[in-house]
Amino acid sequence: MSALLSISGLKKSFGAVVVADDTSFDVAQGEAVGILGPNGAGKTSLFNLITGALGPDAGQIAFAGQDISTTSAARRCKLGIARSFQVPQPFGGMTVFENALVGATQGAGLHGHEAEAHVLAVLEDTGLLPKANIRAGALSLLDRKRLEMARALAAKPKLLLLDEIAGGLTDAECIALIDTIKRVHAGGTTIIWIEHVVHALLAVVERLIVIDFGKKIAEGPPKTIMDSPEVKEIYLGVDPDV
Ligand SMILES: Nc1ncnc2c1ncn2[C@@H]1O[C@H](COP(=O)(O)OP(=O)(O)OP(=O)(O)O)[C@@H](O)[C@H]1O
Repeated sequence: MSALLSISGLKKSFGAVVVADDTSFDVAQGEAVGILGPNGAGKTSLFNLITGALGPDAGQIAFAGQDISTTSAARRCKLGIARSFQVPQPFGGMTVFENALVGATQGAGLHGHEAEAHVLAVLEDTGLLPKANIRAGALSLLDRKRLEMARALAAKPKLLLLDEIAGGLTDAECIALIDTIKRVHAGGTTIIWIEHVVHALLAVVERLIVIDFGKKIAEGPPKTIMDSPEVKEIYLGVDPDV
């Protein structure tokens, strides 16, 4: 499979805080990759760099073979990169339908009936159709998380970035969400998923990347990575010598 996203030598610091330390990795078309790392490791900053909310100090980001390192965030969205936010950020005064319509019109460039039909299909896929006319500000946490995903999917992304979408959910809600993400992935969308709820991540992803202090410290098949003493020590706080 060819790389949809290719990151090479990416560097970013905020003063003394290094959030990307010469980071390089590829994500293949159709792949689902999980990102693990302790709090403050630089995971969300990586998404901000990929989406263009942050500019890198050095390094390149290529998407579908095109260098997008200096491309605006709006343009990257139109090229097919969409994200969910760790803390849901719906347009609270707008309905669920209207929120997703923003993704369809601004991201996918759809209009009129075509945009509306696409939004309805996305709301059905994400389990939000019965709540289409509810004000987004009145949704439960699960539904706000679903709406984050729906708005991103409405933009018809080639690459979907999910930022801790399973956090704070009950077990049953988490299972429902995993199901939705699996369906999105099975539909061909490439996914990069940052998640602390490891069992949810492992139910979906084919590869894991572990980040610590902005540095990629491990990358590989989920089982190999989760069994690695270095990862256990850094991520799970387990001393390999004990
Ligand atoms: N715009 C910014 N200005 C200054 N420091 C920032 C900025 N954005 C992030 N940081 C700092 O960079 C570090 C990495 O933050 P980031 O949110 O990327 O980590 P994370 O791995 O996503 O953490 P978590 O798992 O807690 O969400 C943190 O110390 C954070 O305070």
